[in-house]
Amino acid sequence: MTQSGLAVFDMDGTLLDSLPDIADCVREILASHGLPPVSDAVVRGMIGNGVQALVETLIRTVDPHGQIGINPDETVQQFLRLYMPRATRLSCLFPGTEDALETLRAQGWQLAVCTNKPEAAARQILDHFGLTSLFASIGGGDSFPVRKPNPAHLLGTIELAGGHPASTVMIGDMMPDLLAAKGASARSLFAAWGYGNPAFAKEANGSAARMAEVPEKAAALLG
Ligand SMILES: O=C(O)COP(=O)(O)O
Ligand SMILES: [Mg+2]
Repeated sequence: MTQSGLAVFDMDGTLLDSLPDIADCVREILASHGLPPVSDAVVRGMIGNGVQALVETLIRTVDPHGQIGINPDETVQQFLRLYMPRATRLSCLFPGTEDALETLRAQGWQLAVCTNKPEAAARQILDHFGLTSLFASIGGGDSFPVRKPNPAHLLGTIELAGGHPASTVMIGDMMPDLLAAKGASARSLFAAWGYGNPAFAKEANGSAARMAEVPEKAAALLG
């Protein structure tokens, strides 16, 4: 069946397994304060709300009483300085991503990315994997005045892609993705392979265990 829908993908934990690079940057930040490292598992749950939120959560975790006095704004800058040149050193696409994107395009879907990462980082990563030209729009966490879970981030990304919320499926692994979809009156598909909690699935219109399931499950959501 030919589709005229728009499939909007979240990036971290949905298209890209970015955890190893993000966790290494977090550990470098901790080391710079003389703090012990945290595991990847600890960092995993901090990804999906943007760099600012990651830094705030990190500070709450390692310095809950503010005794070390880690400055959030400086730490955001430090994170970006560390992360930008190495965003694809260890990170890779989740299995089946390229095939699923090609299948969706062949079925007539338009594709977009709506991520809380800075747009420059998102573009650099998509360029690295040779995927940029597949996407009609790329909405980063700094592309609009607001970001997910605010639906205006998703609505702006949809508009740039020439799509319509009623024929859009947002595919994402975290609550901001599912809440943005709900607020934008778009459909949502929970990316169960990502960094989220399986319980998030009940906030979505559907759930996919693997990227390879996305074309069929997304089509089913638009009927
Ligand atoms: O938390 C981030 O920086 C990005 O997360 P997202 O790509 O899952 O929106
Ligand atoms: Mg995500």
